[in-house]
Amino acid sequence: MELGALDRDRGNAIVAAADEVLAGLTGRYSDQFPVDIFQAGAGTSSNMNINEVLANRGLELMGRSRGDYDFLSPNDHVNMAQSTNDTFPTASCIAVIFAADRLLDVLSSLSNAFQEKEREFSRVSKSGRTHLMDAVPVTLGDEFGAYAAALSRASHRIQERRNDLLELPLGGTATGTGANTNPGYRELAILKLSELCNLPLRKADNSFETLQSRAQLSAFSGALKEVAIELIRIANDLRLLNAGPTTGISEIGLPSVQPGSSMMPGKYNPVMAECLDMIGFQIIGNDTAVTLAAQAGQLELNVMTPVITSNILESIDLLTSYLPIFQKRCVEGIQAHEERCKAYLEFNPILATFLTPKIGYLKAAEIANESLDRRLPVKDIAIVKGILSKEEADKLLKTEKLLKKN
Ligand SMILES: O=C(O)C[C@H](O)C(=O)O
Repeated sequence: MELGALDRDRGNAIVAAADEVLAGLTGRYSDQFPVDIFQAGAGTSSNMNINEVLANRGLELMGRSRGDYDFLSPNDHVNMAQSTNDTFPTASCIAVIFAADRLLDVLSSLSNAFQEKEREFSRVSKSGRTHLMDAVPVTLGDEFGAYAAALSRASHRIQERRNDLLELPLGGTATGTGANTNPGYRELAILKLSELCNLPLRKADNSFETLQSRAQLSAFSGALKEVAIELIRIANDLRLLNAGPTTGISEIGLPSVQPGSSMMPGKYNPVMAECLDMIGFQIIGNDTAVTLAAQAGQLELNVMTPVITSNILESIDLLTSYLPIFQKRCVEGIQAHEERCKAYLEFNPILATFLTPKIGYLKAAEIANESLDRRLPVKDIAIVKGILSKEEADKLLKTEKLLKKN
């Protein structure tokens, strides 16, 4: 309208219809969009679906009958200066940006919850484990602080990939040339969209590339996969540390949220972490579909955008709906089993590592082996064998030394 390509009567009717449809998407207009995600490539079916709904409602608003397309056409008027090929990926990028912003809030809150646990458990010393075998000590707080840091790093990647989506193909029409647009259309359309969305959107540096390639969306999906990998890893650590109560590591207790077994009474399983694992697997699966779809671009266009967008939005939805529950019903209620941590640490043969500066690796290894065989602490063996005086052993094995951080 502003560029004089569309008369104001028709233009205003389309705008009014669009506002109505937007407001009634989950109500009055919810049955007007029957097209499935698995549809024609590019999203042409969805694009024509909205074009037809807007044309028909616009016609009604102008006192005309539905279907009077000679007067207001879904293709000539509603889709004026547009192609599915530039509008659909534009809409996809914006949908993902808004969803990403909700996800970033949720991730930051979960990371803070782990940080809170880092503070709470900062004085709980315990055996480290590498290769799942006893190793030099850490604090339980160190472990939880690392989970917070991992989530914060993964969120940072989401933020970066989200910002890449601000560059839009809009105005490129079918192949990137901008065929059938008036001069100035691309800039103006992106400006209007920026104002409506309150986002610093910008036109593509190379509009051919943004039609051919879905690299930005697949990179975003990759960042979601990174979040999923970290969440799965953390969930599995929590399951391992909670394992027991009598035959596992049991250094922490996860809150009991439901009877774990239909058959075995009194059994509580790490159900919240198990659920998080399954969500993580689904996200990795979604990313695999996105990867396949992204590599399927051919010549001027990647036509696989519907499945790319729907998979990314599903992954974000899974995370934004579940992570707050996981935070509240699992992370915030985690208890440290301090006595268990202490007991494991006291008999950890690998504490002999701290004697090596004084007695060397081989002698320390003998002490470690003997500690294991005789089920006595390393310190006691070193003293009994006369290798170290009590004072020397106390000095080498004092807590601050064991937990030294650079
Ligand atoms: O629907 C369109 O605007 C274009 C379609 O995706 C095509 O390139 O054939």
